[in-house]
Amino acid sequence: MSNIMDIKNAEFSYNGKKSVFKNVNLSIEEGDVLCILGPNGTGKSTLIKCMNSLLKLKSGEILLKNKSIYSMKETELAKIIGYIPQSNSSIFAFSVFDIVLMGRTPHLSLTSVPGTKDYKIAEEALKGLGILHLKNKIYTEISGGERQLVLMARAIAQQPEILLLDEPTSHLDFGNQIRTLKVIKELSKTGLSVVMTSHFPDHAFLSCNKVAIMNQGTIMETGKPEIVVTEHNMKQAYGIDVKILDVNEHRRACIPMQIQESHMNIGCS
Ligand SMILES: Nc1ncnc2c1ncn2[C@@H]1O[C@H](COP(=O)(O)OP(=O)(O)OP(=O)(O)O)[C@@H](O)[C@H]1O
Repeated sequence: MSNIMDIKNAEFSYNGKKSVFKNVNLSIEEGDVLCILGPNGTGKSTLIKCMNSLLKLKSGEILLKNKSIYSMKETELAKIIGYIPQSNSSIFAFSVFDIVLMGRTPHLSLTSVPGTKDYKIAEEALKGLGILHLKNKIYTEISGGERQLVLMARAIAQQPEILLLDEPTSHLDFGNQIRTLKVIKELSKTGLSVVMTSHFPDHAFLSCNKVAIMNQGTIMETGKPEIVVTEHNMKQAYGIDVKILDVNEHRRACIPMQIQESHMNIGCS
C-alpha cells in the first residue's frame, strides 16, 4: 500500500498565539479510513483544514502523494482532495442536483460544461446515499441532515483520492449515521482514503481501520481501533468511564457507563 498523505512534525497556531497542536505525525494509506477522535477544542477541525491547505502549518510538512501540498495549485489539490466542513449552511439557492454536479468541477476544463457522464455520476452519488428523491429540491429549503447528505454526495461525485470529512454524521439521524458510515467503508474498498473526525468512539469500530486521538495539543495515540479505543484511553481523553464490549465476533462497541448521581451536581440544592 502506498501513502496518499503524510503529516510530519506538524505544528499550527492561529495568529502566532499558543500552538493548537504540535508534533503531529500521521500517515494515511490508500483505502484507509482514519477517525480523529478527541475532546472539544483539541484541534481536529484545524488539522483537517491544514490537510486541505486551507490553513498553513507553522512548521512541519504535509505531503500529498509525496509532494508538499504547498507546492500544489488549488486545481491540482481539488482533483485529489474532497472536503466537507463542519458547517453546511449556504446562501445559494441551487437545486440539490446542481450542488452535487458542482463536485465534477475539478474534472472539467475552463470552457467545458458537465456532460452525460458527469450527470450520471452525480445521480449515482445521490442514489448511493438514498437521497435521489431530493434531486430537484432547493438546497436552502432542505434540513440540516439532508444538506449533510447532499454535501457527501457532492464529495463522492468529485471522485477524489482522499476525502476529508469534519464530523460527517453530526446532523444525521441514527439510521443515516450508520448508513453514511457504511458508505464510507464501502468507498474505502474502492481505494478511496478517508479522514473523518467524530465525537463518537464507536464510529471508529463501525467504519475505520485507524484511529488517532488528539488530546492536549498533540496525538495521544494512533493505531487500529481495537488497540486505541480502550477504556483507559477514553477515560484519559474524555474523562468518562466507558465499557468496551464484544457484541459478537464482528462487532466491538464502546458504550458509556451509567451517570453516577454524584456527577449530576447541576446546582439544584
Ligand atoms: N479561526 C480561529 N481563530 C483563532 N482560534 C481558533 C480559530 N478556530 C479555532 N480556534 C481555536 O483552536 C482550537 C482548536 O479548534 P478546533 O475547531 O480545531 O477544535 P476541534 O477539536 O475541532 O473542536 P470541536 O470538537 O469542538 O469541533 C480551539 O481552542 C479554538 O478555540
